[in-house]
Amino acid sequence: MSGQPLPFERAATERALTAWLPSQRWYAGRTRPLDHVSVIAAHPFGGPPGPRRGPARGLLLVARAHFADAGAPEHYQVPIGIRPALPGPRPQDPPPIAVIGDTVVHDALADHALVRDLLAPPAPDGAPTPLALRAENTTPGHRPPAGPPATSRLLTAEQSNTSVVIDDRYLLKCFRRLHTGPNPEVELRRALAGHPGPPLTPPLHAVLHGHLGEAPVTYAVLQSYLPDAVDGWTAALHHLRTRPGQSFARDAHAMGTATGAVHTRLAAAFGTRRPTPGEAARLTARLLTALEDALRAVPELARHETALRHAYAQAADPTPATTLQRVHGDLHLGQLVRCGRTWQLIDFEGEPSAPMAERTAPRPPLADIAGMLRSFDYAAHHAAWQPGPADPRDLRRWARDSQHAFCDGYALATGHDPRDTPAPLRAHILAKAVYESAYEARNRPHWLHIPLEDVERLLDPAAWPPHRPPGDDTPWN
Ligand SMILES: Nc1ncnc2c1ncn2[C@@H]1O[C@H](COP(=O)(O)OP(=O)(O)O)[C@@H](O)[C@H]1O
Ligand SMILES: O=P(O)(O)O[C@H]1O[C@H](CO)[C@@H](O[C@H]2O[C@H](CO)[C@@H](O)[C@H](O)[C@H]2O)[C@H](O)[C@H]1O
Repeated sequence: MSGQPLPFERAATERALTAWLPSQRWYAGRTRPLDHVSVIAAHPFGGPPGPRRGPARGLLLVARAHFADAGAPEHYQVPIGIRPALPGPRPQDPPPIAVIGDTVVHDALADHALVRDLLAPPAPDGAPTPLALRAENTTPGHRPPAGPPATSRLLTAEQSNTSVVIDDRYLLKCFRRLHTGPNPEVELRRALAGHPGPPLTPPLHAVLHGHLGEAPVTYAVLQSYLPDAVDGWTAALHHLRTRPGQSFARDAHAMGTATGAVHTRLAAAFGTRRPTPGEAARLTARLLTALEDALRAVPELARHETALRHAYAQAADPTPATTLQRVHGDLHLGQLVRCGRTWQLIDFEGEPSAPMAERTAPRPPLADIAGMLRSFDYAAHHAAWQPGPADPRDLRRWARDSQHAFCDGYALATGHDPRDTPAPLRAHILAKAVYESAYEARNRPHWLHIPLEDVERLLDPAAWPPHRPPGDDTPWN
């Protein structure tokens, strides 16, 4: 950073961020002992603060989280607004992050005037703006908006990042944790653009680049906002609530074909290859490292450790489904959105807690398939938990029916039926349930029972493979 004094109360802001960051849903350092947060870059944007009720001033902060475990620090994007602290706050004021002296610091992404300033095109005099909207790496034919946005609102869904709906037309997704190097969301979505059939993912209009030190970093992407989109998790829960006992197979089948089409396209764009013995060993080692991590977070898993290690040994068994290729990396019902009659995939960043090198490494497509099959179980479990007369056997049948329909759709799109390779499929499903156990223990402990009960059930030899009982036909036609 330059020797210029920062135009804000640096030490007080760093103390405030040290308290605030860990409570954010998108904060990834939850498993590590946070020591303190420092601000390593502060790019001003927007006008100077007004006299009394003037506009807030914006600062795009890059916050570095330092940990007491001596491991690598993490970096976060924190655009803030600084406004005068006034008696009697106005209802439209964004909620404060902190009050520092006679100023209030708030999240700039919740403040329309600041979102507009943040997205301002570079000034004609060449003065730098913190985030320059750039059209490179975007979907051909889709360009950034020409003028400043008229409206913006924060999406309130629980997220790993922060998204803002702009003019009800665009969705600005700001990556909170910053990683240097290529961003999989940009790489993969660009590869999926221009698909001749129905769209596989919403188009990208702009990518917002910056730097972390000398290294390039993607700060945000601007994509088409699909106003009527319903995500798969919401659709599944709604279906279970409003149409109990009825099949979800038509949607599950369409999700399978969409996933298969994405895999086919990614394979064409980035290639596929048989894992070498070294890569197969690394794949299994990766699952085992995740198991060790989960064992630290979820002591209840310890009694399954031997059985899990045994199952994982088959994760890389050579089959078409364990051929390596770029995949979504964290596929679940919430990562598909229904738009009209088609399903599109979103959020290609991979598992938020995994190192970036792992997220961008080729993996077996079974990893995504397992994520989806787990998600139908999640939805059924969640429904079992709600008040109402649902019979747990009907919910299990709903999940199984949806899982088969998803596999049928996937097989139709790719020619590969994941059920033909039950041992590696089971290994990936178990690995996902173990990952989920750690995720829930850290983020939503009251949900931990969902993946834990499934680990237990899936390890029961009688439960695998999950055959469709006679007469249990899938009526999606
Ligand atoms: N293009 C879009 N149009 C409409 N809604 C979207 C779009 N992309 C994402 N969403 C909604 O925003 C939520 C979060 O998006 P996602 O990309 O998964 O963010 P995160 O990385 O923060 O988890 C999704 O669950 C979905 O409901
Ligand atoms: O969407 P993210 O990339 O942030 O993914 C993380 O959070 C998900 C929850 O929001 C989590 O998904 C798990 O819960 C879902 C229901 O909320 C369920 O549909 C998924 O099957 C289940 O894995 C995901 O694992 C995590 O990486």
